[in-house]
Amino acid sequence: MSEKIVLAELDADLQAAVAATRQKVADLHAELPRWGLVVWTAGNVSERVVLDGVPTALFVIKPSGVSYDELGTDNMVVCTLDGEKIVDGTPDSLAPSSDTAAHAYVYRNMEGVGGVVHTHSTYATAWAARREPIPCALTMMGDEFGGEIPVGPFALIGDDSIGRGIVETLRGSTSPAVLMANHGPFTVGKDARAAVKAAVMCEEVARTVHIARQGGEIHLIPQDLVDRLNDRYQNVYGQH
Ligand SMILES: O=C(CO)[C@@H](O)[C@@H](O)COP(=O)(O)O
Repeated sequence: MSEKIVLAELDADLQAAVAATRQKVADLHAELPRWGLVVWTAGNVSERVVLDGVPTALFVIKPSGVSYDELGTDNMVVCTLDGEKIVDGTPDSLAPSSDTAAHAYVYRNMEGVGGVVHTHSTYATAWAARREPIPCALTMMGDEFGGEIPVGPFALIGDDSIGRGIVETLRGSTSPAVLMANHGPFTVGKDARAAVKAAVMCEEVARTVHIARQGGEIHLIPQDLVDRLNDRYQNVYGQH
């Protein structure tokens, strides 16, 4: 068993980067209930610690089963890319999220991913229960997802199964969101804020396409036009 990393023994600049990431991740957890994406303690957000623009071998994630109104910088858990909690100043008894292994697997296997989010948002999770991809019928889907939102395999929690399913599905897609079968959406981004945005947009389009289809046939946007929408939104939209 290798020696555990001790946060207080790391270089001061890395400790400062961890503290800043803890603040960001704690703050972003409030966005999940704010946008109606979770109930009770479901869901989780993580972000990889970055120092001087370089991703480190640490990430921050919420503690398992702790009420959203009790989450703060002091109880954000620091883990290695193997999903092992370091000596991070929280009680040894404070366990990281039950999805830590999945987040860690994504960070180890998806270069450029700096944030991971998991929710059980209602409409996206209903599509996951049907194991049906959300078809690209909205310009907002072209913008954010570049096409349909895919479905990943059914996987039990507790090992690398969920993480492997996320990575294998997203590797073949432009989407930052995957609907894990019978479970719910996982989203990725360059940082945790981008992953939270993808989770918000995933639930929004899941709801809209569901309602549209209740009214009749939906019409898909041709992929060449989806590609143009995605390029504009990712590279032109907003302030620069
Ligand atoms: O979906 C699962 C596990 O996969 C839930 O337990 C999850 O949303 C919340 O778990 P944590 O509180 O992060 O341990």
